[in-house]
Amino acid sequence: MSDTIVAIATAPGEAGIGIVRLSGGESLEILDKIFVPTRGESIKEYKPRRLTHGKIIDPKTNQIIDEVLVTYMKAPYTYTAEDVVEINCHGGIVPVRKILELVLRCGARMAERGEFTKRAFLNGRIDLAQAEAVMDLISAKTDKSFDVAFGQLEGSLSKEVKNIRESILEMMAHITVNIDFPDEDIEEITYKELQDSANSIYERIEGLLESAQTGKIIKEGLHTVIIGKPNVGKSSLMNALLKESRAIVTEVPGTTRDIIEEFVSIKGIPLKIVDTAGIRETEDIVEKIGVERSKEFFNKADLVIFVLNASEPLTDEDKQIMELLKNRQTIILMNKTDLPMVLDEENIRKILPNKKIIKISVLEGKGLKELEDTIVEMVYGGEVRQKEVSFVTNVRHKDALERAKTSIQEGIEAIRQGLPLDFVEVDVRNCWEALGEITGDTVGEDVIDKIFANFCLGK
Ligand SMILES: Nc1nc2c(c(=O)[nH]1)N(C=O)[C@@H](CNc1ccc(C(=O)N[C@@H](CCC(=O)O)C(=O)O)cc1)CN2
Repeated sequence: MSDTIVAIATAPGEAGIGIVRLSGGESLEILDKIFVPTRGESIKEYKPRRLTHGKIIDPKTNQIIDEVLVTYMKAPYTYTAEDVVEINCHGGIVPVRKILELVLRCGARMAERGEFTKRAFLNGRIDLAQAEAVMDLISAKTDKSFDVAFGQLEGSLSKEVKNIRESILEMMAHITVNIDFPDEDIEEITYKELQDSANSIYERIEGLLESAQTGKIIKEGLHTVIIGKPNVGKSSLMNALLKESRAIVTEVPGTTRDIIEEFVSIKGIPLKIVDTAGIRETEDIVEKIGVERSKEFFNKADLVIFVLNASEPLTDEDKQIMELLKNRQTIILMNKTDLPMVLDEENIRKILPNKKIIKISVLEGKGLKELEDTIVEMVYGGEVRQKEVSFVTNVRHKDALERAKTSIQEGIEAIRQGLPLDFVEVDVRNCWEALGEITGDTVGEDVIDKIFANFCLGK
């Protein structure tokens, strides 16, 4: 039996309530040493999943630590599938820390990062993709990324991966039977049938991989850069977007002061916007792009929003910037349409044909909706695909899918060349194993440890 672990499950600080959570076979025993119930029930009478009122008392000094409510959850129907005890104490760092120390003194061990969820996985309550979804849930910044993570926690991705693996298993069984009993009167699998199965498996893997790009955007945000010469309204645009979406402002470690990076949510799609207006306006913008960091941001951007002043003709500076945008995913904004229009759309098209051009007035709030719709359209490729698609949001999953795809491609090639079935079998098995890494069926302990090491404490 594994040892009993403990951690603070709630955020530190001035919260109303704090939770200290224990998991493992000795949880109830440890609780019994430090908890005195108000009604005097014995430990055997704590009804699972019912709150019991009482006090935490230091058994050594008899000092009262806090007034609490405790819950006992009986294995195996708990978060970790082990006995779990939760102590709800007053929030604030003092009671929580004192109770934690007491529990440690009474025989529990400090939980490692993600160890509760790791135990849920090791005890078979959830698979690895579901465990990883727990982490994504906690770090989700928009409704959409939460929804996708929640879907994965509920098993949306796992189910599809399991189904594909089942089809592969059937294919492997057919192959094996034909290798082992080639002469017997068993349904002879033709290479044509194999080809069909392998193709269908390939397409389903490809389908998951296609969702990975959207998945990445939903999880990490669409890297967006707002660019344009000084005074075209970049900062106002940024502010307008921020206001609409009640942005989550994040501190980005390592970014220099003159680059502002913020999260806004456009219909659930997180946009990680870099406002180049933060770059001192006195300096030449094109030259500034040459500067290491801004160049890095610009090159990394999935989307460039290029702002022009519609009340004046194109300037050389505009044209210089436009040269940089030729091969980039770009939305062109003709801003300040509240003023008399001077800029000719045709002149923009001469330099940048085939880019989406939107007329807006940030001042009057006009055109912002069209901008948002355009961004949504670009991300979802026209049709807003909703929950039925399980987005692949995790780099590890994507990597496993890539390898599964390569293996099945090799299998298809082996079939095409009419190679012996043993060869095909190896490729198909490799594919099956790569997919198993997603659900955790075919991963080693080192990979598992690495995954949970990225979790937060107490989860
Ligand atoms: N107090 C508290 N709140 C919490 C959690 C927790 O651990 N403690 N959670 C976690 O961080 C989340 C809830 N997630 C949970 C998931 C599964 C089980 C659980 O006991 N599952 C069992 C029993 C299901 C049943 O039969 O009722 C199971 O799946 O076998 C508990 C919590 C969010 N809120």
